[in-house]
Parts: sequence; structure tokens; C-alpha cells
Amino acid sequence: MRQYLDLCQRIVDEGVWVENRRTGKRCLTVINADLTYNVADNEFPIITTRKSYWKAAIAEFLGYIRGYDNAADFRKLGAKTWDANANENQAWLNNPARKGTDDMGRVYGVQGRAWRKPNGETVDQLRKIVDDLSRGIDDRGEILTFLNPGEFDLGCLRPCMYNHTFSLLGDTLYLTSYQRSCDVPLGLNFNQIQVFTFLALMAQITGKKPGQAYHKIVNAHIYEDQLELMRDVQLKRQPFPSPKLEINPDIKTLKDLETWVTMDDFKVVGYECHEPIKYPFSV
Ligand SMILES: Nc1nc(=O)c2c([nH]1)NC[C@@H]1CN(c3ccc(C(=O)N[C@@H](CCC(=O)O)C(=O)O)cc3)CN21
Ligand SMILES: O=c1ccn([C@H]2C[C@H](O)[C@@H](COP(=O)(O)O)O2)c(=O)[nH]1
Repeated sequence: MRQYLDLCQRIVDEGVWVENRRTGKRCLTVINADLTYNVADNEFPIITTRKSYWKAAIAEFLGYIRGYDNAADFRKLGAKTWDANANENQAWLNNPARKGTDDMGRVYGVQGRAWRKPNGETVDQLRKIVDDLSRGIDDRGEILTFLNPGEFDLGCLRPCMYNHTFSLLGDTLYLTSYQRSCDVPLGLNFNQIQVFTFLALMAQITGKKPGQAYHKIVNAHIYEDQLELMRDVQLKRQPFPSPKLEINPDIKTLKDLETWVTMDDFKVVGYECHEPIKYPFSV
């Protein structure tokens, strides 16, 4: 939690105003942030200086694992987070590739589970990683990448957290995740939880011990209409100790994640937090 607040404070103190054409809003911006999550000791990196809707964050990531391309499927799991990008962004609404209401196009999990090859076949990146790690193999290229520049125009948004690389040292599993663009008040609240939970889940289904998760962010920003709430409300609060994440131990395979897992299979124990803060969202 401290590292999150330090990043927010750094943006407030040292950030530079940058115009953003896509949203039409200015962002107070810093370049480069490195966050580390201790998954080995289950220090769940949830925000405590406001209420965090952590189930929606995990639901969103489970949707990526399943390769969903439709905001309605995300809603069924418990995340409304893709409604606006799928249905309210004019550039995407005008795009002939959009297949109708709720379609997100070839984003995130679609690339992760069905990257298109020139011969028409697809590559399931996640399956390969799970198979390798389960057999104790780290070929130094256990990479799940959602960033496919050749298909940017076929999706509603370029992936923000676009690369997850797994590493094995003995029987301990590590994760390094890269993010090109980060909405710190809204997105990072979710992304921290997602990086942590992804490592915990992958360790569980491959029979490894979870180690540390390393989260590397390039452009970290606060939108102009979020600044006051961050500076004058959230940053004035004192954080509570971090709670624990409990994952149903019956989740043992990638197939389990793809088929029956719901948000009831996740619990956060000992979560103490301040009042909710509703930050504006930019489409
Ligand atoms: N501008 C922007 N910021 C983002 O963080 C973001 C995007 N766009 N587009 C794609 C995804 C969608 N994500 C989102 C979208 C909405 C919330 C959000 O509104 N969160 C609220 C309430 C969540 C709820 O009620 O379930 C929050 O207070 O955290 C968070 C992340 C993260 N991403
Ligand atoms: O997981 C996510 C997804 C999105 N974001 C934020 C970062 C930016 O504020 C917008 C994306 O806008 P771009 O113009 O494509 O950079 O969404 C996030 O923080 N986390």
C-alpha cells in the first residue's frame, strides 16, 4: 500500500501536465514506476485508503485468461469495466471491425489465447506457459503478450498491461508484468490486484511456490478531473495493514479457470478500508 501512495504523491509533487488526444483530457504524468508484490507471504496489495472493488479486478483478469472479447461476458463474471470502452468510444463505434454491442475486438485475452499466425492457425500462449511450468521448464521465454501492433485497429483499446513473463528459480515462480499506460487512481487499483492474483493462481495450478511479482509501469498518470480527490482526500488518509487473499484450493488446472471458477472462489480476509471515493473515468 505504501508504494502505491508514494507513487500517487510523486505524481502530485513531480508530475508534468501532458495533453491526451484520445480522451481530450490532460494528465499529470511521471515516467517509470517499479512496484513489487510479496506473493510468497500473501501480502495482498489492495488499496485501503478507499474501498476497492477487488472482485471486479479479479473478474476482469479471469476474463482475459478465458480469452473473452465481449463486455457482456465480463459483466457475467462481475466486471462492468469494459462497458464504456466497448460501447461509448466514438472511434471504436465507427470502426467497421466492431461486431456490434459489447464487442471489444481482438484485445487482451484474444491475443493471449488465440494469436493469429499467417497460415490461419492460432497460438495459445497461456497453454504453452502452463504446460512448461507444470513440467518444471522455464525456457527464458515464458511470455504472455497481449500487444499485437498488427491488430491494433481490430480492437477497442490497445492493451495497457501488455506483457506477463514467468520465471522459475527451483520450484519458486516469479512474475514480471509490464504496463505502458496507467490510470493510477482507477486502473492501478485493479492492476496491482491482477498481477498479484495472476502469480498466485499460476503457482497454484502449476504446483509451484509463489515468489515475488514485479510490476513495471512506463507512463503513470492522474487525469485532471481526478487530481483534487487524490491530492485532497485519498492522500490525506492513513493506510491500514494489508489483508490476505484466499483462493479455493480446488482450483488445480487451467481448465478449472476456464470452466467453473467464479468470484465465490476468492476471499479477502482482514480487509479494513476507508470510505469509497468515486473517481471520474475517461473513455
Ligand atoms: N481511463 C481508463 N482507465 C482505466 O483504468 C481503464 C480504461 N480506461 N479502460 C480499460 C480498462 C477498464 N478498467 C477499469 C474501468 C473502470 C474502473 C472503475 O470504474 N472502477 C471503480 C468502480 C468499480 C466497480 O464498481 O466495480 C472504482 O472505484 O475502482 C476501473 C478499471 C481499467 N481500464
Ligand atoms: O488495465 C488497465 C487498462 C487501462 N488503463 C488506463 C490507462 C489509460 O488511462 C487508459 C488507456 O488509454 P491509452 O490512451 O490507450 O493509453 O486506460 C489502466 O490503467 N489499466
